[in-house]
Amino acid sequence: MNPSPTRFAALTQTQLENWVGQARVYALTGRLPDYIPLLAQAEAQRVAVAIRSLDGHGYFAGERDQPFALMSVVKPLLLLFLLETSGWDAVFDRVGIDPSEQSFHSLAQLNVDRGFPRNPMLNSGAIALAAMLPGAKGADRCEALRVWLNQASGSRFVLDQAMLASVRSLRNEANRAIAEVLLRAESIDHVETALDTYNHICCLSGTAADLAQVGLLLAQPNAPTQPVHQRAVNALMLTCGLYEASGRFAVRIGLPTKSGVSGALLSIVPGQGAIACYSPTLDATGNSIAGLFLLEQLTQTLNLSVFG
Ligand SMILES: NC(=O)CC[C@H](N)C(=O)O
Repeated sequence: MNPSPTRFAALTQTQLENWVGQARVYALTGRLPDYIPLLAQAEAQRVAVAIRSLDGHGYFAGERDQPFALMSVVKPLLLLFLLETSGWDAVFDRVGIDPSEQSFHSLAQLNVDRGFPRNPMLNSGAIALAAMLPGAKGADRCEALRVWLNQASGSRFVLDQAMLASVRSLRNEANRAIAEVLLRAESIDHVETALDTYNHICCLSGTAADLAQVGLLLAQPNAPTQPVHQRAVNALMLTCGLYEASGRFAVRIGLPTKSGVSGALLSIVPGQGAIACYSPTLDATGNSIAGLFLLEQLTQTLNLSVFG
């Protein structure tokens, strides 16, 4: 059976390359994060975009072989894995489903919520969920997630050891304070292991093609993942994936989207495919400037919004 063409079929290579060219200019208006030394050294004008469509096509432009760490883009993937392996109740006993107006590493939000993370797209939620991964140590737990992601999707994520060393080289007081509140609320049972696991999974790394590929787990009706889990992850990406800017981009882009502080961005186009962008400079919220620009061009031109 030949799957019917998707909305991406209208895309031309010239169009995609033109947008990447414009995106490189926008990238200069953003800032590199300064709290992870290797991310601070990234080349500001690197831009990559990869699209995988459900009819089996791939569309690529920019530095397609450039690997990058997923950072917070791992959060929806962690959530999907745990929903599939531990089940709905175990996951949502540990983390909420409501959006937050606070930044991704907000301790104030966690304190207001008495140690119950508001959603899985915040650091607090992901640190609490990372503690559910099977295995004794951060490295084993990360490996369990990595192997599952690669087997389920055919992507080829690896652990970026240099990035992990860089993450560890500066103490992240915000994440540590979050983990201590989680410990007191009995959401995690060990601060060091939970942080170490979280740091490991943030350093899973791949190309834009790998990221788009894994996105198909959330886009296709007969993926190896359960539709009810896909729906939950997509809804949380739409409402919480771009942190406090999520509402605005739900209107402007209209796709479940998750960003990471490395400049990674993943958007799901349910029933059509997945889009991955990479460009390391960020806006004030911590979202990739050029990545969001590319997504806006794609969604508006190809009419990709889930809201029609
Ligand atoms: N927004 C992000 O990508 C956050 C991930 C990063 N490792 C941190 O904890 O700060």
